Amino acid sequence: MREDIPGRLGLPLIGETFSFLSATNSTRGCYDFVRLRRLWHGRWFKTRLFGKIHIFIPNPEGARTIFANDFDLFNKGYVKSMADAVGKKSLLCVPVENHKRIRRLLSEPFSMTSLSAFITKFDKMLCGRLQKLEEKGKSFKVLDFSMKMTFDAMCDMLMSITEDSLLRQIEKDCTAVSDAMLSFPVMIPGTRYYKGIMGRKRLMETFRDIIVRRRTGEESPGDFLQSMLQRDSFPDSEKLDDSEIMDNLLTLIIAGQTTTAAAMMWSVKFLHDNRDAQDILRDEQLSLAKIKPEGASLNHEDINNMLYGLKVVKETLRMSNVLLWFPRVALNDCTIEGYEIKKGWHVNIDATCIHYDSDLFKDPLKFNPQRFDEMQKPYSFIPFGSGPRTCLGMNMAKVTMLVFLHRLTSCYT
Ligand code: HEM
Repeated sequence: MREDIPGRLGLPLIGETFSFLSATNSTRGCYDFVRLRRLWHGRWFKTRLFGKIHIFIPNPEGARTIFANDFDLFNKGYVKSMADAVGKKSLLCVPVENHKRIRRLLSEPFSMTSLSAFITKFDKMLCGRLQKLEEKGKSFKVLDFSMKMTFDAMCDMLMSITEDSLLRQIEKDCTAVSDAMLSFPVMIPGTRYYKGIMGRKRLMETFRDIIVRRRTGEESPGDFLQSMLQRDSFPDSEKLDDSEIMDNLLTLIIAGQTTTAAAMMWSVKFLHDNRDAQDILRDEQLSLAKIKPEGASLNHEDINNMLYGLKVVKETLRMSNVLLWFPRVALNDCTIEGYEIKKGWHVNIDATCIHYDSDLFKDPLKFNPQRFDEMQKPYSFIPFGSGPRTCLGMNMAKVTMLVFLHRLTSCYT
């Protein structure tokens, strides 16, 4: 057994919460809190936030221990506001026995082969919007553009919603739900929690109406929702009930929109700052464009041929760390890398620390897609997590980014 994990716990309830909140609400961002403590205490450190002891896990070995024992020794902590906002049947909140079944049933439409139709649809939508922007000739914020694009594309893929006013209402309500997920759960008008719960209510009504229309045969498009409803006559173990479908529709939108949009934005920033990588990417994408008939949309095969593009995507995900760390709670006393962890402690897999470790990634501050020519050490590249909770939408996120990079580099300089 190693010696105690260094760090400061401070007062029993408050601990270092104020320093954490101060970093979070400043331009430094919440990771600055972690960075400073690493400087003071070393790679492994403990702290107390909101009354709970937190350990930040800095290496692939520690990450492996947690991912490999997810649900057995560790689980996501139960957060009441999250379960109220996104729904108790959401993948993010259900207990292990339901998680397995729900995840299995949700997964198929997100497999690489099922995403073929999405690739072509997303490409058409993207080209149309880029063209409109070009015609206007005005500059625009990449993040605003990517947020709207990913949101609209996901609602189309999930439920075939394309009407702009409905999309904007759903987006507003999803943002309210997302804001409420980590808020203080009191139903007082004007609070983030209250707004989130009201937003959720409207969303559930909208989803319910769509499901009713599908069941009466008024509409039956080939989308994610339809693939879930086609299982209506299956045994219980092979289908999702309506509340499971609706909670997870909401979960998928919330888990997929900001993450993918942020990664798209970061890819633009990194390519802007690294002209060499941009040139190599452009050459690859232009040679792909050259062999396609004019005006043809991208397909699955094109995506498979974007070898350098995929490395750009990976390097963007390594450096941007869209999700900085992945939180879990220890369900029992245990050890990680020889350190003693007590039941109830929060252990955070620090993906940012791992992705910037110079022993794992040479020259980690340099944007170098070519580093992915070499195999990575297990659990050293974990932008989508690992184990039973690996990101469900990782293929969708990757193809979305590749289509975006293709149009950006082959149509614009
Ligand atoms: C670049 C974009 C994305 C990144 C970086 C990302 C990252 C992640 C990570 C790290 C996790 C695991 C968190 C943990 O272990 O605690 C996760 C889970 C999840 N992601 Fe993503 N994600 C992205 C896009 C998407 C998309 C597009 C969707 C869906 C359309 C999605 C749906 C989910 C869901 C449902 C989970 C929970 C899985 C479970 O608990 O079983 N994500 N994501």
